[in-house]
Amino acid sequence: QQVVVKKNTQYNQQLIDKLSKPHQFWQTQPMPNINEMDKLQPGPIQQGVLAEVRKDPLNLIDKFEWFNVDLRNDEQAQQVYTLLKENYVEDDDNMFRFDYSIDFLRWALLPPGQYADWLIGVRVNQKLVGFISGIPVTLHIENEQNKVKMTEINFLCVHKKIRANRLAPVLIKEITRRVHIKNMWQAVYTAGIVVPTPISQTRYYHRSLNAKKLIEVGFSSLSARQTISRQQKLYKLPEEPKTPGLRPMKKKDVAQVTKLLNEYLKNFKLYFKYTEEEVKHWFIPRKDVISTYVVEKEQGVVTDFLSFYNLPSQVIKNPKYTHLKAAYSYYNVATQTPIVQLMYDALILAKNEGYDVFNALDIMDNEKFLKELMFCPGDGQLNYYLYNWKLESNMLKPEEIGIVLV
Ligand SMILES: CNCCCN(C)c1ncc(F)c(N2CC(C(=O)NCc3cnc4ccccn34)C2)n1
Repeated sequence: QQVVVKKNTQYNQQLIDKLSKPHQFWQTQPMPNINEMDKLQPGPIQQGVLAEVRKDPLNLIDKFEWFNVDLRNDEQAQQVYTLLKENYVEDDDNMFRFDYSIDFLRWALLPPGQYADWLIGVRVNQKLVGFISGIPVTLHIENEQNKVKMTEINFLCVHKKIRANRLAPVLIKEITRRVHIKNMWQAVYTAGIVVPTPISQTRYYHRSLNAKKLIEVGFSSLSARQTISRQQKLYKLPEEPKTPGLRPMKKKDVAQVTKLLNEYLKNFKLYFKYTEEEVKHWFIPRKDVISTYVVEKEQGVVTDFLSFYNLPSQVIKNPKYTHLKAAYSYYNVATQTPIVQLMYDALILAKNEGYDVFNALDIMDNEKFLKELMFCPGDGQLNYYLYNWKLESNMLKPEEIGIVLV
């Protein structure tokens, strides 16, 4: 009885702390808060000093230990896969949970220039219970001058059974330390939740490809006047794409795709500049991970390309389906083909690859095709964050965002 009481009071105290001092951790971080907005100069908020960076890892509660994950090792990749599959992001109604595959994680987390100690695990007697990842990027912020080497943070995950141990802030502090050691002082990340202080709030849109299944898994719902067969007719797509010369991207296209992409991304206030090696990594098709198609005109000239990545969701409780197959719009550049036609072909290609839904954020030029191609706004909001950087403008509009985080 005594133990139960103690546990409850401890838990209640944590709850009181949480509610009384929201974002207790984030108030300690270099993120502009509301009233500082107008005072801070654009650029780094805190000047980092390399000599002052702690050289040893942060302390962990006993029995917990740090562990650098080698994703090339099948066993370790399997451990990260299982931790995420069972404990990563769910929708608000706990009906779906992301199921990032091992091949996808290797694509997302082993780009050119990756550091061995930026894939951080926490283990308790050999079992992985926590994870956070960083990859090196050079982010262009608001104008050509600001080319900032930094880290892109993703996949922060703590096992459901050990939440409320305040492990997440320790994971964030530890990866921050390891990034500082590399003399980098900024980070970019996204989250479905709002913590201090988003630089942009974007929205997910969904285009039904398999209307019947989306209704059966509870992703979509029917209003009074709608029927399943009406929905199927409404969202029906042609068998084949329309654009002549549309074909899967190959290695020989890398140089032209790199030029098209870098030229296009200059239109935005937040974007990466890609080397050919990076385009090879991020865009060459990988089965069940990334699909990229180019439009090749006469004499092998590539004028447009489209790309989408594969992120299935586990359907947590459904008698008929275990997964929702979702394609997510990645980067699309239309210089000669109308963007609506290019993306209509993307829907057809995704449908033919077996996807149930095609998701896109309202960033870049996506607004130009979302309505016309019958995307519906989702309940999911994705907030973009910049760590230790004050923008010139307080917030960026979604259409000013030129980066997609997977
Ligand atoms: C850096 N990573 C961003 C990409 C995916 N991230 C983490 C994400 N963050 C918040 C969201 F709102 C979200 N949405 C995709 C939309 C959607 O499809 N919502 C229904 C649904 C189906 N399956 C799931 C699984 C989890 C959450 C919602 N789900 C909303 N995606």
